[in-house]
This record gives sequence, structure tokens and C-alpha cells, in this order.
Amino acid sequence: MSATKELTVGLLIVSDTAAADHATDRAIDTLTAVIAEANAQIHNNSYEWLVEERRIIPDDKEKIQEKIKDWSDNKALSLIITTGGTGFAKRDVTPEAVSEMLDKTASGLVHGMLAASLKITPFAIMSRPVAGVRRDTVIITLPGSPKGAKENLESIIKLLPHACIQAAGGDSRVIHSGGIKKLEKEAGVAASSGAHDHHSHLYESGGLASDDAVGMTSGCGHHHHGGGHHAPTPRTQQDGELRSNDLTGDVTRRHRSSPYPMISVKEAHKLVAEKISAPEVVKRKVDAGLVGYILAEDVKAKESVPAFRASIVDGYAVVHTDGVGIYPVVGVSHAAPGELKPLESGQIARITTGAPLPPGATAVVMVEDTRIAKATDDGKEELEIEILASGLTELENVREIGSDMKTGDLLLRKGAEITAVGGEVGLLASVGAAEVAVYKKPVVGVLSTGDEIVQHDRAESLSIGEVRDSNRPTLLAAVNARGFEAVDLGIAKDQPGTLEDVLKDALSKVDVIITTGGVSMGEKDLLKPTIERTFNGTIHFGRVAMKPGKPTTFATIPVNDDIPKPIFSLPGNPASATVTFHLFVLPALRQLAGFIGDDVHLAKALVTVEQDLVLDPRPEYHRAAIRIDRSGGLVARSTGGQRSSRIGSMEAANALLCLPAISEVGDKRTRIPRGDKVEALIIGELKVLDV
Ligand SMILES: Nc1nc2c(c(=O)[nH]1)N[C@H]1C(S)=C(S)[C@@H](COP(=O)(O)OP(=O)(O)OC[C@H]3O[C@@H](n4cnc5c(N)ncnc54)[C@H](O)[C@@H]3O)O[C@H]1N2
Ligand code: MOO
Ligand SMILES: [Mg+2]
Repeated sequence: MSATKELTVGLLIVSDTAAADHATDRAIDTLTAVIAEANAQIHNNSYEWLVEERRIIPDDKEKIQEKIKDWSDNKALSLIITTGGTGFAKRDVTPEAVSEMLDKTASGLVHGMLAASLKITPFAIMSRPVAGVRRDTVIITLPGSPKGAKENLESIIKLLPHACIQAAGGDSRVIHSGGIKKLEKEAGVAASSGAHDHHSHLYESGGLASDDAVGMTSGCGHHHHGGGHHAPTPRTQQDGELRSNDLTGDVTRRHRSSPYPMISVKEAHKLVAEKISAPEVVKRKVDAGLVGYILAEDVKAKESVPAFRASIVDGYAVVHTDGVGIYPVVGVSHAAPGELKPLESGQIARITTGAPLPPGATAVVMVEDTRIAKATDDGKEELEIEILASGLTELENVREIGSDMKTGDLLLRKGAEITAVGGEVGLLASVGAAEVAVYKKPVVGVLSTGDEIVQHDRAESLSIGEVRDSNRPTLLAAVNARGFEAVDLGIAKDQPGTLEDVLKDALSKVDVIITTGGVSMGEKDLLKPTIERTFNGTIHFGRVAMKPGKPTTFATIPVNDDIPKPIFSLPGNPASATVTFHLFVLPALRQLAGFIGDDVHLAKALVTVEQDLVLDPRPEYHRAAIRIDRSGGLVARSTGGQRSSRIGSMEAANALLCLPAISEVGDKRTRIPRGDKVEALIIGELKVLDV
């Protein structure tokens, strides 16, 4: 199984000055930053640098050798980086100390570093770096100046994973061919056939799908129509294959890299669509509570609308052939039920909008087209009216019976959504539909997990380590606002028994479970093992190539003879939980509720970005507020800091901008410049741009 490999690093700062006063050292911070940057640039998750040791020692050959021995022979670090002691001064002994320890030298790395430095300064010629391998560890020596050390390391760091993996015996599953080619390209190394052969044992992955064989493309092109015929399904759990940590084991035996393949957002959508069961049909009353349901039957009109000949205006019912002239007012028809006296030629009747025409009347004249000819003596009633309008046509200003809708007409088709606009409820109500068949909406349970999580409105201030529960109120609100019934499942402690009890209870009450927290690599991350090992559930995916939301987990749990119930275990980080709710859970809820086709997914639009947006190694769902500008175009403004912990990044956000992973954009661009257009997934109402 391919997985992220940690490449461990030791930073050995060789400097008399820094050893005497650690505060003077700048090398550790500088190199840590270079390594962090290198991690950020890694275009897939097959490896990651991890700085495990940092030590500052004086320019002392024995001390240098002692550390190198410990870090390579005992700790088997992947890489040791020394800084300092590479010049011509008497105390400069690092190259000598290191050379004596090497099993193999690596003159290529030395050339690489020197060549890069010489481009920057001729003084590079004054440095005497060495590099090589001791046991499983690659060792490089950098100059003492932080600037020089940084430049040297930057010049080779992209090729170092390859060197380290080979030095450690080369695991052919670690780096896939795309990764090596990318490294070569990034480092400007020609992929000559020789180099290719040399690498081949690393990148022929023997049919095993590597992490990004499934792709890391951003998730906007995700629209699947519920199962279907798109990309091949990524690997999911095979029968009986348990990948999660065994909770009965010691922490030392937990996974050190995720056993779950990293799949693309697109594939995650496809898996959700496939595993979500068919919607159930139920009868529901036609009232305000019907909003958000999908009709499970065609609905036909049982009655005609209008059910009688009705006036469209306020005026006088006439016989249309009578023409202009003065006529006696023989009756009144208000919009109210009741018997009406028939009208004969030569007579008229006062009538209001919506009122039934008297039998015999064939048209209505608007009050504006008439004049009073004679009133009663007290002046309170009209006796005679002069009709001024000529050339009336039959049924002018009249709604004929069934002219809006006839008995038996198809009102709404199976699959129609009863929207919050109200039109469909109105249509059903207008023909007296009292009850309709719709698809059942799933009831959704929302659970927070974590020993540190406390009720958000607890009055006492927080003790160290405590965190207010923002995920549960957020998700309960979002579930409700999307028209689904939400059940508050509370907070479960990070204890297997507790989680088991809460989930067991939830499975009996709700159709879909959402949990947050406890899905990543920590020993207290219990969701995956509990789903798999306690509930015999199937984890369909446990990692998705996206930011935020990498550890998003989707599983189904068998329940008696029933259809397995879906459980979405979202990451604990608040922005991650909220984004992944919209991206994965909402479509699943909609599918269960009978939505089909593109309606299952969030709507997409092309928007113009207002600021430069920096790209991440993972496809990113950048939170933004999009507005309609004066020309009707859409502009997007970032909500600011996008760290997964920052729920503030969701404040006023109505869209998720789909930013490609760095590796997806050509010409080494690292940002989307302002003014460019990107795809946005709409999660809230659009507003008009402030002027
Ligand atoms: N060694 C690794 N560590 C982590 C990885 C990794 O790949 N390797 N992934 C990181 C990513 S990405 C994420 S996202 C998080 C996900 O963590 P978990 O889902 O396991 O969540 P927790 O560890 O329980 O909590 C993370 C974070 O969120 C806070 N939290 C949790 N629940 C709530 C809540 N209801 N309301 C507010 N805040 C909450 C929690 O206190 C933590 O700060 O893992 C990374 N680690
Ligand atoms: O993917 Mo995590 O969601 O970065 O924070
Ligand atoms: Mg965790």
C-alpha cells in the first residue's frame, strides 16, 4: 500500500559562537523554513520531510562524529544536514569529521551545491563541502552562513528524497514514476534513459496504485450523476481488510503513515454517489413543511383553475355584442361564493376582480371605460352606467373555466423539487392536493468528538487544552438550513467505549451520521478503528486530496437487515469540517432525498478573483464572498487566512473557490493572479457588490 513516507532529518549546527549562546543561531530557523517550503512544494503525498533532531555543537571533530554516529547508526535518520566549519579557518573541521564517517561519498551533491553557490557568489570557492552516505543516512555539509546554507540546501533539496530513499534501500512503492519525473523536471535534470534505468526500481510500482495515480485535480469538475460511467473507481476496502489502527495495541504500533489511499475529490464524490442507497418514498401533507422535498410521483390537477368564469378586472359584466350605450345595473357580483342572477342582453352587472360572471355575461368592461349615467336619489347606488368601450370581444377580461389549468393536466412531474420560492406548494394547493408522495429526507445526527471539546456556551472560562465546540452548532445550523432534520448527538470523549455507545444509539435514531474530529493520525483518533473494528463498517475513503479536509472519511455501517447507514467522519478542524460538509455530506443528503443529476451537487460559476491567490500543493477550496458586480459578472473576495482551524474563514463566505494544486498549473505558477477567473462552488446566497 503506498503511503506518505516520513523522511527524517537531523540539523547539526557546528559553531563555537552558537554553541556558547544558542540565541545567536539563525541556521536552525533558516533551514527549518527551507524544509517546510520543500514540504509545501511536494506535489503528492508520497513523502514528507520531518525534522526530528536539532543540535548546536562547537567546532569539535569528536563531538561532530559522535552526533553523526548517533543519528545515523542509532536513529537511522534519512538525512543529516550540518552547517558550519566548512571554511579554511583552523577550527573548521566539519568536512574532515564527516568524511571519516562516510561509507560512500556523493560528489554529485557537492558539485550541485557548489555550482549553485558559484552562480551567486565567487566566495563559494572558499567552501569545502562534503556529502555522502553512512549506513541508511545521507549526510550533507552546508556553509555556516545562514544565507549560504539556505542557497546550498535549496539547490539540491528536491533531489534529496530520491537520494535518501535509495540510501535506505529504496522502497519501490514510495515514489511513483510521475513523482520522479517531476523531481527531474523541477530540478532541471534531464530524464535521460540512463537516469531512467537508474530510477526504474523506484518508480515501477508493480501495479500498485500510488497515491496520486488517482489524481489530485481540484474538485470542481465533479458532477456525477449518481453512479455511472466515469473514471475507474478508486481502491476501496476489500472484504475483511482492516486498515485502521488496532486499538488494543500499544501506541508504538500505530500506523506511522496513513493506510488510506489519497483519492481525488472527484473520486470521493463518485464513491459517495455509489454507496448512498436509493431514496425511500413517503406521503407528506401539502403545507409549508413540504419545502425541500422531491416529488416521487407525477401530480395531476384534480380540478380546473379557475373553477368558474371569473373576471380579470373590476368593472361591469356585459353581453359583449351590446356595444356602447347606457345600461341598467341589474346585479352585483363580488368575489364571494353565492348564486348569481342571469344577465340578459341590454343589462349589465357590477363585478370585482376574481368574481364569477353572472350566467349570460360574455365579457367585462373596466370601470375606467365607463361613466355613471344615473344614481339613486340619495346618491349611494349606481342605477345606470354608460359603457364607453367599443368593439368588445367575447370573453374579454374573463378567465375561462380551466384556462389556468384543466382537470387532468400534469401539474408537477416526479422528480420536481418543492422549492422555498413557494411556487410548487402554491400549485399543489391551488388544485386541492392534500397529500403527495415524496422521497423521505434523511434525518441527520451530528456528533462532536474529542476529550478537549466542551459545550460552546459553557459559562466557565476554558482550562488549558479545552476547546469550545464550534463544529456541532455549525453543522446543526447548516443541516437545518438546508431543510434536513438534525439530531444533536452531543460530544463524545475519545474513549472507544464512549464512542461506541454514542454511535450505537445514533444508528438507531438517524439515517446519516456526521462526526467531527478524530480521523487523522493521532493515537486518540478513534473514528476509523471504531467504524471498522467495532461496527464492522466499510471505510470507502479515508483521505482526500484537498485542502482543507485531507482526512475526510466516508463509511457505511451495516444495521441489522437494513441498508447500511452512511457515516461521514469529518476532520476536527472547524473550517475543514464545514467545507467538507458542503462538498460531500450535502450532496449525499440530497441524493438520499431524491435529488438527481447536477441538482445533487453545489452549483458552479466562473468568478473573477479580486486578489492574488497563492496555490497549495493540494487542490484548495478557498473560502470567498462572491458578489454580482454592476455588469452582472461575479467577483470573489477571499475571506482571509485559510488555515483549517480558522472558522473565521467561513464567515460571510458564500462560495468555495476551486484552486488547482500547484502541480496542476503549468509554467511553475504558484498563484492565481488577481483578475483571473476561477470556478466557484456556491454555498450561500449571492449578494450585489457594494458600491
Ligand atoms: N501526522 C499527521 N497529523 C495530522 C495530519 C496528517 O496527515 N498527519 N492531518 C492534519 C489535518 S490536514 C487535519 S484536518 C487534522 C484533522 O484532525 P482530526 O480530524 O483527527 O481532528 P482532531 O485531531 O480531533 O482535531 C483537530 C483540531 O480540531 C479541533 N476540533 C476538533 N473538534 C472540534 C470542535 N467540535 N469544535 C472546534 N474545534 C474542534 C481540535 O481541538 C484540534 O485542534 O489533523 C492534522 N494532523
Ligand atoms: O486538510 Mo486539513 O483539513 O488541512 O486541515
Ligand atoms: Mg487528530
